[in-house]
Amino acid sequence: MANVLRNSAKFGFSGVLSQLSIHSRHGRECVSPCFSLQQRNNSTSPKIKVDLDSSTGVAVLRMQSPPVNSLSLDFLTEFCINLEKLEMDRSCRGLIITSTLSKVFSAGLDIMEMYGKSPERCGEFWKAVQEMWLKLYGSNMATIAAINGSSPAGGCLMSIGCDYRIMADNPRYSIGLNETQLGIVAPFWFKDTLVNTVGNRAAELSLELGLLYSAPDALKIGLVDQLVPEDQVLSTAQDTMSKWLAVPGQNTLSHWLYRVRTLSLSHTGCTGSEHSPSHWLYRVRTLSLTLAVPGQNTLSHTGCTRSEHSPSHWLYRVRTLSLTLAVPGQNTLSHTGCTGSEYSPSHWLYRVRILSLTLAVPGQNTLPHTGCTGSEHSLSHTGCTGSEHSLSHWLYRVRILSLTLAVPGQNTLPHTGCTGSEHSLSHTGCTGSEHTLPHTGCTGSEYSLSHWLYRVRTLSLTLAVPGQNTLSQYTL
Ligand SMILES: CC/C=C\C/C=C\C/C=C\CC/C=C/CC(=O)SCCNC(=O)CCNC(=O)[C@H](O)C(C)(C)COP(=O)(O)OP(=O)(O)OC[C@H]1O[C@@H](n2cnc3c(N)ncnc32)[C@H](O)[C@@H]1OP(=O)(O)O
Repeated sequence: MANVLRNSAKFGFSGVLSQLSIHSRHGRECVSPCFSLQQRNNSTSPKIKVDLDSSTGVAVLRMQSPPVNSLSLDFLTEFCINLEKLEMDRSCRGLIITSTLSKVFSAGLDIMEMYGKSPERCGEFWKAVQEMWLKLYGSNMATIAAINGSSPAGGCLMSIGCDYRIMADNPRYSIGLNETQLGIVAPFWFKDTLVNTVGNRAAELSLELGLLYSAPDALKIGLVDQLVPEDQVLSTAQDTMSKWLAVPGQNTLSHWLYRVRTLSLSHTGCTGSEHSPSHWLYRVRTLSLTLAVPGQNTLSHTGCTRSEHSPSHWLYRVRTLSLTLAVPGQNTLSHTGCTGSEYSPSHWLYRVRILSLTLAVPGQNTLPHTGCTGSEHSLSHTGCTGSEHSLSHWLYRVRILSLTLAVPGQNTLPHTGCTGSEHSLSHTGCTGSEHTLPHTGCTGSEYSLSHWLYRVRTLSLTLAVPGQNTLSQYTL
């Protein structure tokens, strides 16, 4: 198995998968190594242990699945069940996640879950991975990762899903989203979470190169928040947690308003197990727009049922406000916190969005294009053809175009509003008939995953196609 992991870098992950699915490393039918691993995964001993201190309201969740706390379906299921229980328990306000194993926090996704499995099983597994992230990143509890060992890939995701990270100051331990080094892809929500943690540039470098950081380097880029001697990781986490819980209104304002940006989009409206990524992420986008309608932000819109979820209510309205403020000459508060019936939500909402895009064109932000008031301003004008729409026209169309292109199997020119020969490279990177998915500018062998996936932001939208986002579709 160790060889398998090492070889994955050499052959690329898919190569490894196909090798594994048929043969062992010696070229024979894969029987014993798989079997032994299977046995390990099927172990009935609990993979998670939770201790809730009712006097402090802090739970410590210990991962105890040897040899490396890999995130198998069983592990993830148990993890999620425990998380859900704690979430429902109002006496629990803080959660610390740590490992009972020496040297390893979590090795990330269980690689053996990702080959030779039925599509149904893959779907189930992948859904569990997402659930873990959604539940953790969207938790109402303050969360701290007490990282007392290496934490690559999915282990890193779990860590950055928490509000705060304390890592053992041990030079042998590393952390990072190293998927690229394995020839696989860190999904865009891994990326988003990383970006939200370390910022754009560090995330780009990190993902493109598949970097694993030593503890001091992780601290330097902000991937972890604090290094402490190994034997103090848990106690420091407990001390730190008490500070988090001392913040007035914790689990409401500061936790929600200042942290969960990406997730807040994705979480609204979720009610259950149907959390398929595309479905939710896509709907969330739409939903969050809807939520931004002034005067209509009621809790029930967000899918939140707890009364403390008022911050999200404000969050959305604030977002609207900032969009609206981007309209030159029209920035009056009355536009945004508006209550009058003349403010029909869709009218403002859509115009504002479009407007803010248009405004992104240097030197061409004139009101006629943007703050236009005529009835012609319906959504359909985004494919506008008038010659006055020069640069802004293109920029805008390009954005639409790139969105459209992100729809697998649906990337035809008519969708983009383009009419023909003007499809030059400058628009999208596409040059013509190669308008297929790998085509968001790619023409061939340079289509290396990390290069495209992590730099071409638009491309990540590909995954947001409703009903079409199964990882297996792309990667298996
Ligand atoms: C199915 C879903 C549908 C589609 C998905 C398809 C494709 C996927 C597409 C996208 C997914 C992208 C997301 C990926 C996120 C991930 O998390 S991928 C996992 C990446 N993980 C790693 O790279 C970690 C690799 N492991 C290590 O670096 C080291 O093991 C570690 C530093 C954690 C510990 O080192 P050490 O203490 O020296 O232990 P060993 O290396 O000797 O390992 C001990 C045994 O554990 C086995 N093992 C290690 N990692 C994993 C793992 N992730 N899954 C399963 N098993 C693992 C290792 O092989 C050893 O076993 P052995 O004793 O040889 O039997």
